[in-house]
Amino acid sequence: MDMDGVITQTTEIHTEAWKRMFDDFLQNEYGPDFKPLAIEDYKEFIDGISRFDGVRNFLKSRNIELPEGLEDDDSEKKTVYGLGRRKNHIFLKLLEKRGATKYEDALEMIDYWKKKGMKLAVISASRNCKHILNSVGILDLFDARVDGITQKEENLKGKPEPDIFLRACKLLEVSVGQAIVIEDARAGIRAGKKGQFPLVIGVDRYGDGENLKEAGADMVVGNLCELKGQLI
Ligand SMILES: O=P(O)(O)OC[C@H]1O[C@@H](O)[C@H](O)[C@@H](O)[C@@H]1O
Repeated sequence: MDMDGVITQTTEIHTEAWKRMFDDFLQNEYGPDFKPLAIEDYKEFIDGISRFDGVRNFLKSRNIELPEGLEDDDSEKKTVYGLGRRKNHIFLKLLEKRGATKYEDALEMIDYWKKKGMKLAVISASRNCKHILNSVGILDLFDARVDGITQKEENLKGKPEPDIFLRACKLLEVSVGQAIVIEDARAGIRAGKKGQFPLVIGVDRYGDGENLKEAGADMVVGNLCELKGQLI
């Protein structure tokens, strides 16, 4: 299961942080007539994708070339890493102010599936995954976690590649053929399909259902409780 937008209500905070960072950057570059980051830009180029790939994807979509810079570039640097850090500063401030909340349907279904004997892994592109799960008190709920930190440490390819999901299967000691992917981001659905998971479920919290289907989702639900009695 993906975290942001499936288990925790953190998509809004990510979206706002990305928009503030990129709109500010674009305005500085192009002046008041700049074309702001739209929700479609977020969904297609950033959602579910690791922080620095998100920067790269969006810049590429606007034909903007910036130097990569260095991983420890500070947020003032006009580099891929600098912009990524800028966004993370804004994100952490917003998170501290508003706090993360859980989706109750996700919690209900996690409990339901666990009682049925299913193994559950939380997967996320986010390097803030552990911090967020901890802040809402559900860090220990899962049998495995593969997140943005794991991705960096183990040099895994990010979504839309399936590496994160495949790593989760290894940790859970299940084969791909026995596993189900639950995702709300187009990139996550694409990763599930690429990894040949037999069932890739899209979670449509914000009216992106058609696009999730187009990305390859086998089914789309608006509320995870719709899955009660369906998978096992
Ligand atoms: O910057 P972080 O916390 O490592 O998160 C990386 C990405 O994590 C994904 O889960 C979000 O959908 C993206 O918006 C975010 O950019």
